[in-house]
Amino acid sequence: MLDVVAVTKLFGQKAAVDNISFSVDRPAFVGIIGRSGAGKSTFLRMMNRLTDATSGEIRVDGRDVLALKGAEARAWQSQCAMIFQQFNLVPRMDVASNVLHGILNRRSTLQTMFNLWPRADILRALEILDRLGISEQAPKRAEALSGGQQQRVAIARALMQDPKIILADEPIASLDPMNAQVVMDTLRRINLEDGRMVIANLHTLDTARRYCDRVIGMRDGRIVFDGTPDMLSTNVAREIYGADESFNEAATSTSIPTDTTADRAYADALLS
Ligand SMILES: Nc1ncnc2c1ncn2[C@@H]1O[C@H](COP(=O)(O)OP(=O)(O)OP(=O)(O)O)[C@@H](O)[C@H]1O
Repeated sequence: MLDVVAVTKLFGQKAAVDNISFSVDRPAFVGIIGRSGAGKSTFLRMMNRLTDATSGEIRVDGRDVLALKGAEARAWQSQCAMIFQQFNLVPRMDVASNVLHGILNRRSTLQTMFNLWPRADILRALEILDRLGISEQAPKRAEALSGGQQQRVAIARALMQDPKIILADEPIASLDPMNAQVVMDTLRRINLEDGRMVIANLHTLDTARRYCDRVIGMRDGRIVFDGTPDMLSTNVAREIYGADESFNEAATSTSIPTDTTADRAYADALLS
């Protein structure tokens, strides 16, 4: 399904991503962990064609997506939707329009200028918002929502593209633990129910252990761990994060408090 073959990205003399290879043979939930500067974002950006690779291939169902040009590269970008730490919504625009912007590249400039969308697209956007438990937010400006709700809008926008793969670059790094859980539960649900592969850069070990089928550890641009979450011992984590004996897992953890808010109920409903 996905074959990453000897992919390298140089910035000047420095290899941000250094000859990495791995394969994923099913629509798994893959977590990439590693300390700041390990090359995680650069890898996702190459996969989504936001950054060109220096060398290597990323084959999806046998086709090297790094070699695609022009319209084909743009078509690929819509098949591997990306979500970001800072949500990247249009703050003053309503939630439904933000979701519809997932298919902006399929619209003419005139249609976009006048915010004209076919009824079927509007209904689909509302259906997706409903699925993610935020349909009542549809008319509100994106900036009026909590961080967790905004990230769910960003996921809805990604789903509007009907992507094969969702790339998530530190999707919960700006969220409090409860919202982080709701967002991770949402991504996991989409992965399991829709069979869409998710590749997420994660900054906390406990999140990687809890949600991923497979964890890839990067350090200085290289893969230093590739395995299942149960193989992620403290010693392995120490190797990935490059920490000494004083390495403390708590420094890379998010604790999830128990409470009874609507978001918590939503998270429980998702997993039941
Ligand atoms: N546009 C750029 N120009 C020069 N160097 C860059 C550029 N983008 C990234 N780098 C460098 O490449 C290396 C990998 O950065 P990258 O952002 O991929 O790491 P990361 O693991 O995602 O870290 P973080 O979690 O902090 O985002 C870093 O040393 C970074 O400084």
